[in-house]
Amino acid sequence: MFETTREFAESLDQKDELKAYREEFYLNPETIYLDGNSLGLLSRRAERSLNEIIHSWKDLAIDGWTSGENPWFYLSERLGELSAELVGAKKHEVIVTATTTTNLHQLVATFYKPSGNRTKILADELNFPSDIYALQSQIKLKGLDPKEHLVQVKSKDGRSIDEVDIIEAMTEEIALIVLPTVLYRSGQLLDIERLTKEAHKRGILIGFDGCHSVGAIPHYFSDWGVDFAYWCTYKYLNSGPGGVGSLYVNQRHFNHVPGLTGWFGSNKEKQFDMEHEFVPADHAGAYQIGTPHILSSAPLIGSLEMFSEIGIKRIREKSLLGTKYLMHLVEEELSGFNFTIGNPLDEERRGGHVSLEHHEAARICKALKEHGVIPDFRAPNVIRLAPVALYTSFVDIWNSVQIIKKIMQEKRYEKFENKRDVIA
Ligand SMILES: Cc1ncc(COP(=O)(O)O)c(C=O)c1O
Ligand SMILES: Nc1c(O)cccc1C(=O)C[C@H](N)C(=O)O
Repeated sequence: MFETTREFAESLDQKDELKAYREEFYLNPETIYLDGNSLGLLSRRAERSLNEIIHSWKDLAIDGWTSGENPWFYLSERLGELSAELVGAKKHEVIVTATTTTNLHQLVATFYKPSGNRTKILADELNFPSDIYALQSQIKLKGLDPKEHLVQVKSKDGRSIDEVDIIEAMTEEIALIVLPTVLYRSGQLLDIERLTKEAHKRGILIGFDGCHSVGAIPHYFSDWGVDFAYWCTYKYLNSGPGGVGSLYVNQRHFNHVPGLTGWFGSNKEKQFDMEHEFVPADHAGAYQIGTPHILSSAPLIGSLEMFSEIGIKRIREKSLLGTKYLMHLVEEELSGFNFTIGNPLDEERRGGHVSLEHHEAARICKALKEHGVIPDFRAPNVIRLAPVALYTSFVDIWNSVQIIKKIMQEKRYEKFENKRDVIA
């Protein structure tokens, strides 16, 4: 069991098998960074691979597409292969391309085929807004009204979605289901396998937004039979601001022509034939549209090396220990300050971050930043704190809780307005 002393935190750090990886990252010695669930930190390896790509541009110019250590023409496929293990997919089922929101548009444009009675998309009311906007616009593009054709499963407590409610909503009118793996605010991890099985029993296709789980949690998309998934790489995978997105399509769907076609989805042998008849790649690469964003893909080359060295299971183990330890300290040290832990406590249902609720959350976040702890705030009342396996130490977690305690005891948040800044 945990103890509340600093020495105990130090002993956890000593035993930590991943502690050497902290040295791989650029950490600001003045701050404790707990916002890797929003934007991951820069690693030396990501910086190196970005520099290498810049050099390939400098040295090779147009020839960089086909020569050098990482020919740009094949980079998206190569990164897809390198990320496949993180999501439990076959190598050719993943492509690293575009952004989360555009990948969702692409996948819904491909897999949403309203016909007969089955005309609706099932989502939930707590998903990230960009996903909901994309679903609404895809429904409109089919000439339908999102008010009627987008069904959003309700949350009973404003934090989590009950799988039973989702399954009940899988009616004969549902053509497609799109859900998050982990909810961005509360950190609830949905039962992806169970939901996929239930959807398929009813003849419904199902896809997942993995932004808040990929790089923190193992997935088995292929074995579970998930139809498609999409995620970003700038959170737990540390690819940098605006880093490239990724998608997975189960190989049984490789016969579909993507809803949104462009020449980078072509069979690579054919692409430069410049014919007007589109010949798609016979793998997830078909879902690419235009020229890949090489500079915002490059950091992933170095970053993913660390994930394959360590393996996602060990990353999950440390992440679970970090969130468990953090929750323990919150309970022991912050009782009496009106905090509520909003994320599920159960390991099977908990993502990579802790969701601390408080009616003064916005200004507590501001005070934390002033005292060198970087969390983020999500309206209306959530402070998200992510101990990231690769670079957050147990002493960081201990120090953060001590700083929160001081801010609460001395009411240091009172000088701020309880309103978010532009982003958090
Ligand atoms: C769950 C989720 N979906 C979608 C997005 C939007 O991603 P992007 O802006 O990269 O398209 C984000 C993050 O911004 C997110 O957290
Ligand atoms: N994508 C972001 C951005 O462009 C600016 C600031 C934050 C973000 C984020 O990723 C936010 C994040 N998806 C969230 O869970 O709130």
